[in-house]
Amino acid sequence: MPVALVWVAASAKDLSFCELHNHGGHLASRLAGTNINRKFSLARRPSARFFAKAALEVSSSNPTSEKVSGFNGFQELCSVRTDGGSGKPLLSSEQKVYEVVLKQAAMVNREAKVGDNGLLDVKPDLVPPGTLQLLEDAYERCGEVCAEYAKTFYLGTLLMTPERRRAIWAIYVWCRRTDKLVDGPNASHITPMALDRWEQRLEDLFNGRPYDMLDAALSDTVSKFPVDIQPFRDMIEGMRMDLRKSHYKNFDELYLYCYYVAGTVGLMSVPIMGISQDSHATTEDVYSAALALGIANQLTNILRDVGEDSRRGRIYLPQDELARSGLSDEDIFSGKVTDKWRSFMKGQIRRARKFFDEAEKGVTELDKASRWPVWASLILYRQILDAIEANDYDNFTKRAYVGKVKKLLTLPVAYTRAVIYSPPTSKLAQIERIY
Ligand SMILES: CC(C)=CCC/C(C)=C/CC/C(C)=C/CC/C(C)=C/[C@@H]1[C@@H](COP(=O)(O)OP(=O)(O)O)[C@]1(C)CC/C=C(\C)CC/C=C(\C)CCC=C(C)C
Repeated sequence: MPVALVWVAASAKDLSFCELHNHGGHLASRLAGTNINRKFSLARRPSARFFAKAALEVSSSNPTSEKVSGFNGFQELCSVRTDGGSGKPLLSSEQKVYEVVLKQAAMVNREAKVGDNGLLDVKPDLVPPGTLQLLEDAYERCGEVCAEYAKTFYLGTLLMTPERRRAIWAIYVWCRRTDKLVDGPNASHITPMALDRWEQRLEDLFNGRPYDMLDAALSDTVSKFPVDIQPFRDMIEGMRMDLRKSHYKNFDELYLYCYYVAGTVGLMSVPIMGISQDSHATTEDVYSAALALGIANQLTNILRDVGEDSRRGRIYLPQDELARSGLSDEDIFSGKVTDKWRSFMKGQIRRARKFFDEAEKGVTELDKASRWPVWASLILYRQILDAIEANDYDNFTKRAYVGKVKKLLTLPVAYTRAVIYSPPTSKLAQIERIY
């Protein structure tokens, strides 16, 4: 597989995929260009000019695949495939998902109004008289569900303002119910038709016609915060994917799955958590970081649960990467920790950590009151990767977990980060821009 290394010196705004090479078409170049800008603005590069090292990996397979590696060693920035015949670009999952991020960011920019206190204006209650108490009860029930099934996360939400807290509870409950359709006690009875009905219910609640009290809480939330329906629809799509697929050919396929089931949670949460008024990051930067946190969490979840999933006949690991490491499904079903497995796992853990690194840049940009819980959940989930290493990569028979003491210690660490890592003041940002 020939690999051409290209060094590019250009200003961030000028750099587009077309300048790297001229295949792939206009849309691909536009996406690659915005993606590159996005990463640099988030990293707050002090200079507008930079040297970018791009590795073009040109595969001769059909559809042809041309990859540009990330500048900071993060995931491939883009993987543009062209269908051999027409030369039309086939977008990678990352590019398709980034389109969703851009739309979400544009929508929240259009709809969000910032109040005098710097927080998003929460729209007033418009519920018919006499039903306000029912709504209160609905939110309270969401809080109870959250407290029962996600204790640490529930504690984190207690640090948020009351409006945000209950909105996150409502979203949590909907996500959990959706997940439980394919991963709960009735999972074997779930058909694509049942998911279609669940999606119709979702449309109804977004149109102010909730089906039950838990839906009513979410219906109220989406009427008050600039939350879009797309990530919710996409999560249901992830459940459909889970019904029809038990294997993932490559990381591109797995990335899409991770977006559907977890990246979507990040996109749903940002409009509630709010972006700090002092933030100089673009809205898409923050959404990209939220997406990265969802992907990182899901990849970690997958690595933790390899044994459990394989016993259900599921392997959520990229088949091509397994093959390159000399591993097959049989090796996973037999559950032996070999050197090949250790080395494969090291690569998977490294990738998950890069997504966490990417996410970290965005937590700082969130509204002050939301940073602590997000830091806490990020640090806790990230520690599961350390626990897999501590188990000598035996994720077949051992479940990696973070003990109570470590969990408790995480809270002050998260708090300190939330306080210390805040967006730079305008002055600092100006200085950064000059140098
Ligand atoms: C404060 C905070 C973390 C808010 C998110 C709250 C929320 C709405 C959570 C919903 C979680 C849920 C039930 C998702 C359904 C699909 C699913 C099961 C995904 C997996 C979660 C872990 O679940 P599981 O129960 O299997 O795990 P354990 O066995 O208990 O370990 C996932 C792995 C994904 C969860 C994804 C997130 C929580 C996304 C986080 C991103 C943000 C909150 C955005 C933060 C913003 C920036 C800018 C970084």
